[in-house]
Amino acid sequence: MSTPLRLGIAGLGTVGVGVVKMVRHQAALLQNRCGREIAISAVSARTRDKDRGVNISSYAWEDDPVALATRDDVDVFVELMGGSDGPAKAATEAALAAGKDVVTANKAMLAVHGQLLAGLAEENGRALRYEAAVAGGIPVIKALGEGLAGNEITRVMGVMNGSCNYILTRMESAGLTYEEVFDEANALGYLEADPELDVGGIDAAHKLAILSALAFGTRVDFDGVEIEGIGCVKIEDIRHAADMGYRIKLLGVAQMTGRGLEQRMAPCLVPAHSPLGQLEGGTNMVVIEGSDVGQIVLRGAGAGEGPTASAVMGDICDIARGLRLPVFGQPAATLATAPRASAAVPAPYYLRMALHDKPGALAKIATVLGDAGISIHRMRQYDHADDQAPVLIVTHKTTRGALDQALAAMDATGVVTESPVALRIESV
Ligand SMILES: NC(=O)C1=CN([C@@H]2O[C@H](COP(=O)(O)OP(=O)(O)OC[C@H]3O[C@@H](n4cnc5c(N)ncnc54)[C@H](OP(=O)(O)O)[C@@H]3O)[C@@H](O)[C@H]2O)C=CC1
Ligand SMILES: N[C@@H](CCO)C(=O)O
Repeated sequence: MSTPLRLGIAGLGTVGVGVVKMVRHQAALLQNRCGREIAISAVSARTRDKDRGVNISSYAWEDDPVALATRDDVDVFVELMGGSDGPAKAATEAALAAGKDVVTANKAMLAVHGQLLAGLAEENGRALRYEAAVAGGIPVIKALGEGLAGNEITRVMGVMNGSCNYILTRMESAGLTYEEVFDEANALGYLEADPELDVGGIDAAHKLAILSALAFGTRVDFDGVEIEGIGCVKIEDIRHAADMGYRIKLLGVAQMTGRGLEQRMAPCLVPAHSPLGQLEGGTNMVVIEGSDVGQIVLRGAGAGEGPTASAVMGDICDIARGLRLPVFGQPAATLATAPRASAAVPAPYYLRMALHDKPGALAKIATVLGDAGISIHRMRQYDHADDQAPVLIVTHKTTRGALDQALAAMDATGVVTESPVALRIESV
């Protein structure tokens, strides 16, 4: 008879409790699919006496996650505490060094210490799995690392922070300002304890850095991600973008260019009719383009108890079945250090500005753009009651450098009444 696979779970919050519940209510299915029982030996969290809505009295308790990670009766350490450093990293390292397999949902830890931990897992011949770390319930790590392993990946992009997509789509549907929806999302508990991780684009950038490593065979380079959050997005931009056939998304894009690896996480305009443009609420979407497969689109819940626990359980099942894969798709030592692309590939841009409504104002803006080598594709001026004329311009493809040159020159014309807003339009 086969031996059970014994778990030690550190972290009994949203995800940890979801995993405990799944181990219980899917026990028979898991046993059939894995060919062995999945059992929980021990658990750990910050506070022992807390009602977690699930009975954990039959599991051993450890105050210290490192002690949990190295217990003799634990085969797989399941790290669900969070945080790039501290107990999560210490316990993960201890588990690998003690010969345990590790499953984690911790994108912050992998984005910062992915290379080190991958090396440690390999040295110890153990698995380090992290499906839940990117896009919650969407099996994107499996898709990239396994199903698409025969492809050269050309581009990975997506909406990978549900909270930001909720805020942006709610602003549009309810006609509310960023500040109003931010407060609402915070009150509903949709935002991380430090909301800047969500709205500042950092959480999504962690996820993008992990996907890049897997997609391009490079070392995880979180510091190489250009990050801009959604705080700059105004309700006017959402309305104007919609008027011109676009929607604004916090979009992550990673691609290998002739100039190096480009990784960007920033609010962008995407065509409203595209799959990304139609994404509503807290849902996530990852778009992968491969040499032979073409484009594939994965969509689903990026967070929450059930979807995230589902991804963690998928990893646990693979370990129970004996599947062993390199952490980032190839041996850690062979992951390349890609040069960072100094500038993003050219793209059209959306520009919103307010101009003094006087003769020659628009001509000055057109001249500034022309001088920077930027061609205007579409332009609109809206009706207005005061001296400030709202003007929208969509450019032909240009570089961010040329655009920055034009933006600086616009300030000097004396016709713009406030700093123009510039958002990239991504072809998806
Ligand atoms: N929530 C989600 O939808 C998703 C989460 N993730 C990731 O999953 C991980 C867990 O997230 P989530 O469940 O939401 O987090 P929670 O904040 O809900 O839970 C964190 C758990 O970790 C425990 N914990 C925190 N610090 C320590 C410590 N020093 N020692 C022992 N235990 C500790 C907490 O204990 P106590 O309960 O006693 O305070 C709590 O049980 C994170 O890495 C997160 O980024 C990934 C995808 C989606
Ligand atoms: N804060 C994250 C949770 C899942 O990683 C989000 O909103 O998508």
